[in-house]
Amino acid sequence: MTEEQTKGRDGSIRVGVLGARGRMGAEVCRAVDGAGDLDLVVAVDQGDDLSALAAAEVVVDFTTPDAVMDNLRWCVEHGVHTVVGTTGFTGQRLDQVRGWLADRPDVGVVIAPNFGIGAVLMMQFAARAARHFESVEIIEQHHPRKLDAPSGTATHTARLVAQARAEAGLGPTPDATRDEVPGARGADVDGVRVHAVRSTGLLAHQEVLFGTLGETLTIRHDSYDRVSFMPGVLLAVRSVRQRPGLTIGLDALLD
Ligand SMILES: NC(=O)C1=CN([C@@H]2O[C@H](COP(=O)(O)OP(=O)(O)OC[C@H]3O[C@@H](n4cnc5c(N)ncnc54)[C@H](O)[C@@H]3O)[C@@H](O)[C@H]2O)C=CC1
Ligand SMILES: O=C(O)C1=N[C@H](C(=O)O)C[C@H](O)C1
Repeated sequence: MTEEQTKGRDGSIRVGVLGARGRMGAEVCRAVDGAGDLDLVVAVDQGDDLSALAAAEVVVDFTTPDAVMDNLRWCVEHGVHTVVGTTGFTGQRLDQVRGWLADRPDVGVVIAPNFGIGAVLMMQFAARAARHFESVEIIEQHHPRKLDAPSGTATHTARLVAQARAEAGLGPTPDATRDEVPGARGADVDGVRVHAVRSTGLLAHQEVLFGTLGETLTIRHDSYDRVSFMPGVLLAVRSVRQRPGLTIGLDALLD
């Protein structure tokens, strides 16, 4: 494909959105529409034919953990760069994506559990703090229509914190409690307790609570509106064509 063919009619990047009728997908459609250098050429939701996505150079997926793998596989196999915000990416799923990309080394995929710039920094700060505290717990809070728990952000944070603790030689967090009711101590993600709160009035919030002798440190991030994710999504859309292979998280794009 020539440079001219990879651009939209007015020289902009041709963008497709998967999950376009959803809360995030609709917000992404508005953001792409409002960006002078991007051209929204196709909007697809459940039941629509994926082949329409061939019109796009970059597809953005905000669907569901059940749907995302089939969508992503289609995009990679058809040479479409993809930006994924949908959650549910286990290590096994990421390995599958790497396998598809091995057959299409020209394609870029960015998968980020959270596109909020503040949330990315919150995760970085948590990873940095982790080695200094013997205790750590994560409390994520979301709107009640969220399908998955714990959130992708909380799971990713727990993995980063667990990795930093392991590198620092820290053992398990101290905890003598016996669960009187199953689940009372939250979920265990790589040895880090994660608590998921769902309530009307919330959107997307997370606290990482660290503790050591005589002090605690709380790192908190709040998304009050889905527009908070849009600068990160647009950054990924503009960057993904120059990043063949798999990029996890926004960190590398912000550096
Ligand atoms: N990475 C990030 O910064 C963020 C990630 N998310 C994640 O994005 C995902 C979507 O969240 P919401 O927009 O709140 O959900 P939603 O339920 O409002 O939207 C999902 C949309 O996907 C559609 N869909 C389902 N299966 C499909 C398929 N096979 N093909 C095409 N479309 C399909 C649904 O009909 C719906 O319109 C969730 O996994 C959520 O956790 C949400 C906010 C920010
Ligand atoms: O479903 C949501 O709303 C969100 N999902 C992502 C997650 O699971 O971490 C990102 C953000 O928390 C909003």
